[in-house]
Amino acid sequence: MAAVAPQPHVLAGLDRWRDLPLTQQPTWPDLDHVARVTERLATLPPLVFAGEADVLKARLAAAGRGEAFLLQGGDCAETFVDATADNIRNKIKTILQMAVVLTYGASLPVIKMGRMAGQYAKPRSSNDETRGDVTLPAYRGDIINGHDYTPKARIPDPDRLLEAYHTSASTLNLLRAFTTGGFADLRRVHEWNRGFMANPSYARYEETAAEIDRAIRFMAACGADFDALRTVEFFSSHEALLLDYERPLTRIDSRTGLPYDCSAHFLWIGERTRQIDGAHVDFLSRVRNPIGVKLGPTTTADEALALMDKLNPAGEPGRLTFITRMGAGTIRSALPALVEKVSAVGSPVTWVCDPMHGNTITSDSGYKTRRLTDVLDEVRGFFEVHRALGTVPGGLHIELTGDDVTEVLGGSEEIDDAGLAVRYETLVDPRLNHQQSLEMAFQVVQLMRA
Ligand SMILES: O=C[C@H](O)[C@H](O)COP(=O)(O)O
Ligand SMILES: C=C(OP(=O)(O)O)C(=O)O
Repeated sequence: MAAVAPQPHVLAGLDRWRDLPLTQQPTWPDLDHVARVTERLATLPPLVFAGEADVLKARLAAAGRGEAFLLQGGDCAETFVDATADNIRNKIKTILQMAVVLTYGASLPVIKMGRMAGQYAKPRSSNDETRGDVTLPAYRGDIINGHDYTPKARIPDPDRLLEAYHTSASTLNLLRAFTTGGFADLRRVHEWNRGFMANPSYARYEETAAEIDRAIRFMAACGADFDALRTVEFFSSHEALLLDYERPLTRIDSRTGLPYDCSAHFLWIGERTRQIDGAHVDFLSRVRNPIGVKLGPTTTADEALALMDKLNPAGEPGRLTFITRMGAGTIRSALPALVEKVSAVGSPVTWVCDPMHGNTITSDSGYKTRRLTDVLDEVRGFFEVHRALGTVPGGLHIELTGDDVTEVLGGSEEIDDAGLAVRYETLVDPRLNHQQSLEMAFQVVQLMRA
């Protein structure tokens, strides 16, 4: 079949963002260097296929109708050095375990999506970081600069875009191998638990796994064919923050002549870059992937409606996900009006809860952290609001790792302020560790069942 050529105005539109207010970008020291790198990126193969993004769109449409549930999780900020087999495996095992708990507990298909294979750019509250009497540019993610507190490391380096591309490609390669090569086979449900520290959630997971095992053996004895269990769908996602990276990875789909941002299946616009007349909203309005927008506690209904209009004018199901991140203390008062006004328009939106970003605090000892109780309370509030309004709580967006880090307070291991120091490894925001992630999944099942 011959490739469908793009309309000239479609191509021209992809660069319209360059004329619009563009926030949260690095100050590149050498623009020629950036141009050389982006030209090179534009010649490299896409990381995902547009058809996969279409499949995800259909899955997210189902989540918007209450026929599936999105589980989106991964690091706050992926780093190049941590893109190792062990880290990737632990993260995917954690997501698979959570998905099993949710699927089994709530009898609903779970869409599995990593904040993985591209989550390298971070918006920051401040352009600079000061330690003592030294001020340097803030760390903006491995795709831009280094975390080491030296003037050299903090200078934005365009070659990092290429490293981000290659690290995303190798991460995605392993993700695809794990999820299609037999590792994610539901019949290995027990094995995903191996290697993790024994704890109450771990034991509870073993019980669920044993029940699933029994059910599978029963069905197998009845002659059921389990080939479908061998593979799972797994999607990649990241914040589409650095447009110098997203633009060259945007490609024309030969089947339709339409542009897709092929750096990931799903891209989202952050709370700090969702200005209706800004570059990020314009750019993502022009690609055909399913996309998300983070909505913080100050979002007005008018802003949400304008975003719907601009990002999903045709009302395509699954195209637009609103990821609310209000904070546990605010969600019950701020979310209802938003949901009511958005729902009144009738255009489909998938509602997802990010219970992390509205609940960040600084501990007495100075760590940036969150309390698991606040995180869980925001999820509870999210379900309460949607249940009260008759709308659909469509999924969860969380920062997690498969490792036994100590970054979030609480949980059955009762991590306290002093305990944060034991293994605090995140470079930006605190993540749930393996057992806190499982604990959350068990709690969410109760909410989904209710
Ligand atoms: O992950 C989210 C943001 O990048 C982060 O919360 C901003 O953090 P900062 O306030 O430390 O800059
Ligand atoms: C920065 C993030 O979130 P938000 O835009 O909601 O602050 C994030 O999810 O990494």
